[in-house]
Amino acid sequence: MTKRAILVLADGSVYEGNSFGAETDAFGEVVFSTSMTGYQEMLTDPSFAGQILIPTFPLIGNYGVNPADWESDRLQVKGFVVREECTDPSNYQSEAKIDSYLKQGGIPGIWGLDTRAITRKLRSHGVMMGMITSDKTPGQALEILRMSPIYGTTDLVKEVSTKATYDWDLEDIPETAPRVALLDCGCKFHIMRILRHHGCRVTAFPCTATAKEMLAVNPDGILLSPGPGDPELLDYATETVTGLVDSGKPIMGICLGNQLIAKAFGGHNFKLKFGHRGGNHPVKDLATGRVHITAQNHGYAVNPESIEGSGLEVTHINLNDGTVEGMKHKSLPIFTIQYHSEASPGPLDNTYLFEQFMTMMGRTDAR
Ligand SMILES: NC(=O)CC[C@H](N)C(=O)O
Repeated sequence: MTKRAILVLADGSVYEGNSFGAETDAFGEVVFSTSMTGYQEMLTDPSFAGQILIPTFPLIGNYGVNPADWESDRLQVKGFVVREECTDPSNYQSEAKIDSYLKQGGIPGIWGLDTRAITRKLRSHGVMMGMITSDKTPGQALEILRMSPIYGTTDLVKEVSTKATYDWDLEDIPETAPRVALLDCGCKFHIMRILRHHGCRVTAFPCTATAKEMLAVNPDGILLSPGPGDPELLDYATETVTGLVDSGKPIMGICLGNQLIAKAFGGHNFKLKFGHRGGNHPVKDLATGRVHITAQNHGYAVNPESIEGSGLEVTHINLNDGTVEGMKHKSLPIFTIQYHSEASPGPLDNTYLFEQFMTMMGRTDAR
């Protein structure tokens, strides 16, 4: 028999559905993503740490789950809210059902509620904390929510970052290959897969690494990874990024990496009302006028006024709300994007940015 469960939002609204996945409670910031595919990549994307995820696409689990689509070594979301859970998946790669996948990862899900209504609420009210529970009353859930830390007040990057420095798969990559030192603030595997595909040797460093430690591998370039939470909390990573900037090495910053570059140049980030999460965000490249369809997952954005006169300039804007989606430095070899050039999930249209990084490193010879 299906067990009932509820999703309670911090404003007191209650949505009733059925429990699936792990039978446990979860609280987190409730966010929605408009990506139509890629639930497994989203569930394992470290930038969703601390959040309860609602895909607006109503059919979830239809192509099952498989090891090739992991974006990190574990489930990262706190909870999963879907309209309809598929119990009969079909795909040649599928090895398990979404229900057992969530159970194994200890993550509760809830299905059968009106995800469209919740999304409309979050869009008009802004994102808020919420709780999934199958054994508490709405009143008890609200009480727990009131006592729990609010998303954005704790450092999630330290929780998801690698604890030790490691090399990404080096099989058949020669010693002479371009070296990329990657600051792992919650990196998605696909960034490292693409860099490897371009012939790079990638060394991933913990978020607490110093610039000196990273520069000791004598990298050709630096990649600043995405990651969860409020970038304004990350003074230690900003200090590292400042040291990396001072080295003059080519730097590509993705998402949180973009926000950290802004901070390293004295800029600041602010919280968006309901964030950008999905696979079809239109981004305009101000230099070419071209509009790119991009994968996104972020809740904060660079304040463009805060980087005025810093040497950074805005290169890309989001056409939905005009916010900053990319920057470059006027004289140093630094470029950043707020969206996901690696996709996973989402359109692969923007992987050309990795080629731009190879060119910046002067290593288009690699592959
Ligand atoms: N994917 C990311 O890197 C997200 C960056 C940051 N945590 C934000 O939400 O804005």
